[in-house]
Amino acid sequence: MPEELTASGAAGLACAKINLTLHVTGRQEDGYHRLQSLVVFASIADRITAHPASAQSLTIGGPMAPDLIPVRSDNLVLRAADAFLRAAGLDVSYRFHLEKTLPVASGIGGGSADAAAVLRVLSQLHPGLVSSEALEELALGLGADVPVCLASRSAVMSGIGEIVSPAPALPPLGLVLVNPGVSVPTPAVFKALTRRSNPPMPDLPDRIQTLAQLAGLLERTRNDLEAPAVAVCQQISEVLSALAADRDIAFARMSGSGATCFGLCAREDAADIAVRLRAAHPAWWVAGGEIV
Ligand SMILES: C[C@](O)(CO)[C@H](O)COP(=O)(O)OP(=O)(O)OC[C@H]1O[C@@H](n2ccc(N)nc2=O)[C@H](O)[C@@H]1O
Ligand SMILES: Nc1ncnc2c1ncn2[C@@H]1O[C@H](COP(=O)(O)OP(=O)(O)OP(=O)(O)O)[C@@H](O)[C@H]1O
Repeated sequence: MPEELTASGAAGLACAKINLTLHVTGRQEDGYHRLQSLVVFASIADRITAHPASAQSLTIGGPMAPDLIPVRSDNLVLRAADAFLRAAGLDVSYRFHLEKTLPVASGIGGGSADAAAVLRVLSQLHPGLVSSEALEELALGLGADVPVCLASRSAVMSGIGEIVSPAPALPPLGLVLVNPGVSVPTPAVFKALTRRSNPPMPDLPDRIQTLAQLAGLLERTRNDLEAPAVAVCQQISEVLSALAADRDIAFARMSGSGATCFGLCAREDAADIAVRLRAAHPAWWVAGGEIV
């Protein structure tokens, strides 16, 4: 578990969510889209701590903190905490601190992962008060990506995000994440989607043995939000070209609604690839890590 109880509170990791595939197969009457997505989580993460306090509060530090300061009451950390404490019937407060590493509005679900981490941390501090079914419902109420982030393990996501099923067993994988430094709001990308009903994701095997096998399989899948995201943010094409040109990257694609793109590689190559990309593109956010 990524959570740990400390002497006076608890801490948890909020790992980046990567959509290895993202098929948009239809649109519901409420405007939300039906999706099929193979989702994995990266070692690249935000970190949240919670300590009992006389009033609820949130402080934010870390490299991406300026994008979320001044802290607003609708920050997903506070919304998730309020939702959990209300469902648990608890009249207690916490002082939260968020160490923000993941770029905001960037397709790797940073806010969703933060919300899910708060739900996990509070569940661990107050076990048995909110059932796992109720927790999943709270998660969906906070955002379509929050249910998959609650498990924070490789999964196949479907419905509008509420159906989380087991993923194929995957080999050890390294990855680099690259964002051109432009935030891309998810609603704008769905709005720019021209075809709302696209072919489904092919059936996946129970086990994928090697990086090469995974890359071959991903070639037969898509991220249907890539073209509309490029229409909103041209720099995504440059990021994808840079990733595709690296000799040690087996497969590159955009995650979620962008603009962050990922390159899959051997675990031992991720750090060197990140150094190369950072040197060539100093203005980009580049992170190397592995799939957890
Ligand atoms: C694109 C993905 O990142 C793929 O993992 C997610 O589906 C988006 O998840 P999210 O950011 O948690 O999404 P929400 O905060 O629930 O919704 C943001 C906006 O995205 C659009 N949206 C989101 C999810 C979905 N299945 N259909 C949609 O059309 C809606 O316009 C919505 O207003
Ligand atoms: N703790 C938080 N971290 C990041 N964004 C937050 C947070 N709380 C609220 N937000 C808001 O949520 C919105 C989406 O942020 P997030 O970083 O989760 O986007 P994303 O990476 O595109 O997510 P997804 O991949 O789920 O679409 C932003 O507009 C941001 O202002």
